[in-house]
Amino acid sequence: MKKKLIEFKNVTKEYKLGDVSIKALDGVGFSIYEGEFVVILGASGAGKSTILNILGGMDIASSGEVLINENNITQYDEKKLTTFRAEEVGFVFQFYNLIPNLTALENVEFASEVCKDHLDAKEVLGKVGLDDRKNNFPSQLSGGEQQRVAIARAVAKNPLLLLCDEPTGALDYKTGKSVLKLLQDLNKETQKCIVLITHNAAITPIADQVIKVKSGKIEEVITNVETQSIEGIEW
Ligand SMILES: Nc1ncnc2c1ncn2[C@@H]1O[C@H](COP(=O)(O)OP(=O)(O)OP(=O)(O)O)[C@@H](O)[C@H]1O
Repeated sequence: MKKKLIEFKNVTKEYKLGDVSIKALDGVGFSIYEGEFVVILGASGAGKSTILNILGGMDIASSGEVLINENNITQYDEKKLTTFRAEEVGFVFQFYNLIPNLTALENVEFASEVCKDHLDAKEVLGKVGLDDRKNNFPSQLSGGEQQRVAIARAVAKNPLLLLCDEPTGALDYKTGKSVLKLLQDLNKETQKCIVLITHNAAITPIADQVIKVKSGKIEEVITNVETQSIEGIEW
């Protein structure tokens, strides 16, 4: 039996804009297990980023419970939440958010060395295929390479989970596919839980679980008994 790592219980998120309130999430519930590769799928505005931001402690649910290893993070104060974000979560965004005046290696070191169980930055850069580019600045790297640095930066923290918000959104087809392959390989090799947001329904066979979101609600959760390698999928 796989251990439950994450549980959303009846989570709502409401944004108040003057007199108007927007329900970004409306009674969302799902569970994620250790080692899983999870895809969150949905149209624009469905609530995908809101789920990921709450999961990563970047935003707080309006009601409901968010359990990570049985700890309810909705009860955390700002200090505990900051530690949770820093130590337990690796984020990968569509735009890589690297620090321009630091080299690839320095970007990875800067983010990870404050974490207590961090991995060796050089080794992780090697793992993402950038051994020979570690002394380059972000502007000297292609989009795909910059995203590899961002992935290395997240992985080197040795976090509990890796959260990826449209990580291939700014990349061409081939480069995007190689970034997905890297994430899939890292998941298989390290058994680190990955939660990835996408618009692209074609890639769902790579996931252990697919959480479909529609208008702030869970539309469907699909469990794939067998997953496919991204290399065999075309779109
Ligand atoms: N800070 C905010 N203030 C007000 N409304 C917000 C805020 N953040 C998100 N929303 C609203 O909440 C809903 C869900 O947004 P969210 O960003 O989670 O969607 P998404 O599925 O990630 O969309 P996309 O694929 O376009 O990024 C949308 O209607 C959005 O306009």
